[in-house]
Amino acid sequence: MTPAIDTRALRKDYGRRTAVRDMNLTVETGCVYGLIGPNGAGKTTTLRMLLDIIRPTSGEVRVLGRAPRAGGPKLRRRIGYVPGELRLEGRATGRDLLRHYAEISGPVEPGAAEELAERLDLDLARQVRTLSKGNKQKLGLVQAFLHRPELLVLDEPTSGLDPLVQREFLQLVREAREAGQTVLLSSHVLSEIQQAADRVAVLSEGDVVAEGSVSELRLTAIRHLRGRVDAESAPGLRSSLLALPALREVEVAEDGRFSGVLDSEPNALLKVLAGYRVQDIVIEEPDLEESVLALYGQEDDRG
Ligand SMILES: Nc1ncnc2c1ncn2[C@@H]1O[C@H](COP(=O)(O)OP(=O)(O)OP(=O)(O)O)[C@@H](O)[C@H]1O
Repeated sequence: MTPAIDTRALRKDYGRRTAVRDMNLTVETGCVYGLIGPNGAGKTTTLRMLLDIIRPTSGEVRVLGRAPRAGGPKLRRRIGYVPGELRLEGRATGRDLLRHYAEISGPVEPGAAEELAERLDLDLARQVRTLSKGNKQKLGLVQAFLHRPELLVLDEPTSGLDPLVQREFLQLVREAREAGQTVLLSSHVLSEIQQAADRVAVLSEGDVVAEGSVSELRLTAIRHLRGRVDAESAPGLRSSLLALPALREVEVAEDGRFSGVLDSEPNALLKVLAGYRVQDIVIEEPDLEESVLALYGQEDDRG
């Protein structure tokens, strides 16, 4: 089967700055694919090239089997797109705007706009210029999903959405996959990609530094740990924690507060902690930048 997206040595230079460097990316049809990376990594630039909003400096792109430039409006109709920064102005209501989109990209099932809006808790009767950032984002999502496109390209789709709406969005993504649609989404939030995506490419400064299935990449490898045991336990805990090979930067204060950086799953650590009176413990989601750097480190070790 032709991949939904295929790029070969895709590159975009802005003057002397390279935003995307010779990217080879294949997104198979029917998969949810995450592009993840810190700000400025090249995610938006990549997505814009796929949609023919900007032209690559060099390399090749195929989207749904076509070159975006040659595909024109016919190809565009097969794609739902949410840009990172959605500018919506004017007196039109959300409903007016969606009607307009539906005419361009249709056909749209009757009631589809209302159903999506309700799921995302969006009021379609309001003028778009009066909508908050989050509500504009919701309208962008409704617009992209409305005509059930074969491919959804979503740039930071959950920015500005509250957690409940984010959850509903993730559900929409799952349903899209079940319906055979392909989804490419970018994010700088690791947990979102982990919940939504089958595969992921990690971008850093225009390079794909890692690519694979979400479980393969073990992106959660780094976790920050902090907590507190009673003060009498502090010396014993210190030696137990120092003996754990997967725990770095161990610090245990005299009052029983402790912290460290965990490089693997927390099982061994939890076994150790079970022997103490733990008053408090927090294991934090890894920082994306740190995870990317860790991946870089692994690459270096191999090379
Ligand atoms: N029109 C432009 N002119 C010059 N440089 C640009 C332009 N657009 C993007 N860049 C640069 O290209 C690099 C990649 O930007 P891009 O917006 O693709 O990153 P991103 O991963 O989407 O990050 P963000 O989440 O901050 O948008 C950045 O260094 C950015 O400053």
